[in-house]
Amino acid sequence: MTLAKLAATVEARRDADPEASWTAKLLAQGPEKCAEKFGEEAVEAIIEAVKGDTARLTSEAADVLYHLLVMCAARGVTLADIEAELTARETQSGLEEKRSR
Ligand SMILES: N=c1c2ncn([C@@H]3O[C@H](COP(=O)(O)OP(=O)(O)OP(=O)(O)O)[C@@H](O)[C@H]3O)c2ncn1[C@@H]1O[C@H](COP(=O)(O)O)[C@@H](O)[C@H]1O
Repeated sequence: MTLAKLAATVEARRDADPEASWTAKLLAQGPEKCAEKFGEEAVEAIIEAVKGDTARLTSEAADVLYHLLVMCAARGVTLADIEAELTARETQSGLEEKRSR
């Protein structure tokens, strides 16, 4: 499953039945709820990263990516928007960017 395919699924679920789709259920509860859920999943991934369980970290990282897409979708931010932002940063190293602030 690519991120592009997952983002398309999230978008397609926007008008789905909240009883039949977790994505639809989350989106129906609004951007704040989506953000809260993303935060929970991020913390779970942090815990696994600190513990060093790579299988559980992989699983939690997948949850984080999915919930990031849902949170962004709730505010109308698409994967294409995020990719455009990453592309704009492509020629500048992170250290260079920090020095220029
Ligand atoms: N990638 C995911 C995905 N990752 C996590 N989740 C759901 O996110 C929910 C997280 O809820 P909880 O925090 O209660 O679960 P949890 O973190 O396991 O909770 P604890 O056991 O830790 O307390 C669970 O219901 C997971 O199934 C996901 N739900 C959907 N997707 C993708 O989205 C597609 C569409 O899903 P629906 O919208 O449900 O049709 C699916 O086909 C998948 O590709």
